[in-house]
Amino acid sequence: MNNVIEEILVSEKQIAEACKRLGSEITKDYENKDLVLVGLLKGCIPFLSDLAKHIELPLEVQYMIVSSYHGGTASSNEIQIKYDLEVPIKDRDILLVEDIIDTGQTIKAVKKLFETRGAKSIKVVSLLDKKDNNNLKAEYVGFTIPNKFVLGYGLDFQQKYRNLPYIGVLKKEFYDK
Ligand SMILES: O=P(O)(O)OC[C@H]1O[C@H](OP(=O)(O)OP(=O)(O)O)[C@H](O)[C@@H]1O
Ligand SMILES: Nc1nc2[nH]cnc2c(=O)[nH]1
Repeated sequence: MNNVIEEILVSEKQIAEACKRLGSEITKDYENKDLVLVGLLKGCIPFLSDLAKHIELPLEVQYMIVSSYHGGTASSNEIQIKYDLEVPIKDRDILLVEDIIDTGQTIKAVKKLFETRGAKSIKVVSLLDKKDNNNLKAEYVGFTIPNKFVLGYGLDFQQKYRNLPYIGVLKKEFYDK
């Protein structure tokens, strides 16, 4: 299974602690608000599932599948929506749930889209943040990590390994494969 892993960057135990900590912060901050967790598929699944158990509020869960245009049009913050929310979000309190913020393009584009849809508030919770790669300020972050390709706990390498219970760093020999 893990012959592609160089090292474990974030252990199962550390992830569980982060979900508990972030869940309790979010519970405090969103009391009496109309909280909608919006998970960006597919990477968000394990994190959203574990985090939501620690948010002691009557929240709603929605999902989206988007792909951001990296490269040439990056500065335009555009995204292609492959699967959209089932409900309007006007006047609702949106918390975007991400597994990782890398360049920040995906989150920036989704935030911009949700602003045009009239959300009351839009905040971000991400398990991981490659801080050196973006100028985004997510409100809730589990771990700031170095600029390395990571996998596990929702994050894939060539669509596999999302089921690993920890976050690992991909071995260098696989980088260009
Ligand atoms: O900050 P950025 O540079 O935009 O990168 C982060 C995005 O990339 C990954 O998704 P991906 O498009 O690989 O889809 P997946 O969740 O289905 O793996 C990750 O889940 C984030 O959504
Ligand atoms: N699996 C994976 N997906 C990403 N998307 C952006 N950065 C990463 C990363 O480090 N690993």
